[in-house]
Amino acid sequence: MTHKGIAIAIDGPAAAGKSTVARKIADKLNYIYIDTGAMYRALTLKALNNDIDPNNEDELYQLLLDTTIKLTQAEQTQRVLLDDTDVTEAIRNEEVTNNVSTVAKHRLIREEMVERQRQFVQENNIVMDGRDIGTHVIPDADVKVFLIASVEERAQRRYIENKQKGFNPDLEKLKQEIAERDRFDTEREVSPLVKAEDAVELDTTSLSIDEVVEEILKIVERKGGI
Ligand SMILES: Nc1ncnc2c1ncn2[C@@H]1O[C@H](COP(=O)(O)OP(=O)(O)OP(=O)(O)O)[C@@H](O)[C@H]1O
Ligand SMILES: Nc1ccn([C@@H]2O[C@H](COP(=O)(O)O)[C@@H](O)[C@H]2O)c(=O)n1
Repeated sequence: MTHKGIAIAIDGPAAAGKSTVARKIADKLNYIYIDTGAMYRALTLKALNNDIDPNNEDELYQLLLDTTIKLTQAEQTQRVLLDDTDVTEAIRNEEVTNNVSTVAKHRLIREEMVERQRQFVQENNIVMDGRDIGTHVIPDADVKVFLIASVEERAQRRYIENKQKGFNPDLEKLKQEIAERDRFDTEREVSPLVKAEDAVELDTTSLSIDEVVEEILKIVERKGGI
């Protein structure tokens, strides 16, 4: 048993809405929310800042052993602290996004990250999102959801988000980047992105955020009204 409390695992491809809905569900149920992608992103940022090649597994592993990554909850947001420096915004930059899947492909990195993620699970009622939560991190999660949406819809959502942040996004480029990251995450050898056999797949292409949250809460209720 990986957990004592209640665990909800949300997996799926890039920009499917995992973190948005996971955070809302955690708020509604008063659970802890953990964004595991932020942990891989934080390590990637540190590696890039230290000129470590994202393909160099041994150097990355040594770096990770010497790194603390904390996820703190503030109202409606999660702050990411890398060695006690707030990197919440920095880990979303393009360079990190384009290198994170390379960092995340290494076995040693994944084993250490999964161990850290399971410590959160041990101690709390939790909603955790990522790529391998239902398959590897919490294989005995109480509820498993696999969120999908068409690549066009996901690119469009990121486009709107980036516009709102004041950037000048290129829709076609976003679409290519999302598709490329999915391909990389799906084809890697170690715990690839795949739906857990016992996960409920939810296509969100034509659903609003609130509709997705509602659907997941219904799944939670069906599993025993947690
Ligand atoms: N059902 C929805 N309808 C419309 N927009 C949505 C929906 N779900 C999420 N979004 C928006 O899509 C964008 C991507 O969502 P989010 O960051 O939660 O995805 P993610 O799956 O966590 O992505 P990543 O894996 O890249 O971290 C956000 O701007 C979010 O507000
Ligand atoms: N459990 C996870 C979570 C993330 N990854 C890798 O990190 C990348 C960034 O994740 P986001 O959710 O922040 O977009 C993702 O593309 C994966 O390469 C992972 O491997 N396992």
